[in-house]
Amino acid sequence: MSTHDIAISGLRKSFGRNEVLRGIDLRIEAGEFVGLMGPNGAGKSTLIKILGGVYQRSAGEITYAGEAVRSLAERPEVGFIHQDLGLVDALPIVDNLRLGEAPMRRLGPLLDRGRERRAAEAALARVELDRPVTTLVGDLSPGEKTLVAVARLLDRGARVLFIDETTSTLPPGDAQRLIRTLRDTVAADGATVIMVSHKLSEILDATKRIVVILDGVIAADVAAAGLDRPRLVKLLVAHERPDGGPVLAAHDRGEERLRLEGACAGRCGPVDLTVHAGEVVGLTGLAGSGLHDVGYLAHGALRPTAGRVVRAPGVRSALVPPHRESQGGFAELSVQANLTISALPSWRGRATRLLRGRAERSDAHEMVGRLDVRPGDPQAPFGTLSGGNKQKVVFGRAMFRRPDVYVLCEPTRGVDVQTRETLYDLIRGLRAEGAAVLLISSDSEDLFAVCDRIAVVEQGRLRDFTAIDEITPDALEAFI
Ligand SMILES: Nc1ncnc2c1ncn2[C@@H]1O[C@H](COP(=O)(O)OP(=O)(O)OP(=O)(O)O)[C@@H](O)[C@H]1O
Repeated sequence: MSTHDIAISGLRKSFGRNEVLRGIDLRIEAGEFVGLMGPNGAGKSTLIKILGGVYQRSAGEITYAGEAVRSLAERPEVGFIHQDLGLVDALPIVDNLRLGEAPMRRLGPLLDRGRERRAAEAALARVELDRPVTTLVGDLSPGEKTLVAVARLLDRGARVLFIDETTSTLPPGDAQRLIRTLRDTVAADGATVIMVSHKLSEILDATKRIVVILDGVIAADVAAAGLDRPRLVKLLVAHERPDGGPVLAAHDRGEERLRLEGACAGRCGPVDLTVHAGEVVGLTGLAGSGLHDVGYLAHGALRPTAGRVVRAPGVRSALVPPHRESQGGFAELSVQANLTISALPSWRGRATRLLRGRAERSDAHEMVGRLDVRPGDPQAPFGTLSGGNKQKVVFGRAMFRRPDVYVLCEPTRGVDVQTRETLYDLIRGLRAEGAAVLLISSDSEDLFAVCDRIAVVEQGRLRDFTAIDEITPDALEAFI
């Protein structure tokens, strides 16, 4: 056994009566690049959190280099990158790289800032991040921040990196850059990388081996070379779609529901835009382009500082915000409360001001089933759901408002392949029912699945709209 091999056997984890990991056996050898995949709630993050010492296992064994360990976090050569990167925006890169470490000194109390800077420059060069080390982390793009987090781990001697769904929040260019860096680290330095992602092409391109977890057990462990997209989908999806593919039925759009006229706010504007009933309008762009500010403006969460946002009287809108962890829900409240909280008057009795609790419960139950939220218990605390399941609940809350206008920001972020199709079907259904949908996504797959027309946001402004059947994914990528 090599010095950095990991062996996991019979690993189990229960939360109360919910057994989430049901006997995981896995061996990872030094120098491997492994993709860890599986549906929302399958147990991927739980596995990584146990390895990282965040949760305690209920049973099983973990060995590192042949030695039994409680968790891998006790080993300095193992590093973890979670979605929260643990960086401080207000500090420069050089200080973030030293966070939690004793400062470098010359003599006695004399600090050696020069040596710290040189060490930081070398750390950034390893991940090919060409930025002065004095740059504030808050001024970096999301992808650059992730590279700083990787540089920090490598600089501290990490030889094994666990990356938990970090790419799901990155725009495609940043995600590709991160993966290139990880691949080089594996190839040139013999490091080991275990990466969780729902993005099929990313995993197929980057990794050598794909491990699929379904319902808390390893359902497949295969060489990436022998797989293509359809075969991988088959491994990930328990039930195939009966109809075999998206169809956006042609129909006439209805009357105008939302109009932005020279509207400005935050980093966007002036923006001119209309969305009609029965239409899905898509916007995409790079991080920092002001993309999501257009969504906040359209929904009314940002007030226009110039221009105007026009909705016909009585037209209501609902927002799916882009960051579900910080903006999405109330961790301590139940799934039911998170679903119904924005639409409580719909369950108020006619004659009384009391809530009709039974109706609220049964509607919440139905929505949980419709969106396949797991566990399917409306009383479970929202905070205990897996990332993708939180996303489904946030989507369900918007649907309960029965709005005329939906503003959906990154609606498929972190959801598995099957849920992605469920959400696409729901959006197509909303369009067919006459809702006006503004879909804002850095994932071009969303745009091609459900949009009638799309535009690219660049430096806060929209480039011209294009009908979706007049553009190819490659042409769109070239635009962005
Ligand atoms: N702290 C907790 N308390 C109770 N249940 C939990 C807790 N953490 C996770 N779970 C449950 O464990 C199951 C697996 O969650 P986990 O986050 O590991 O899934 P995942 O495979 O990473 O999913 P996703 O792709 O959606 O992120 C889920 O049913 C979740 O509700």
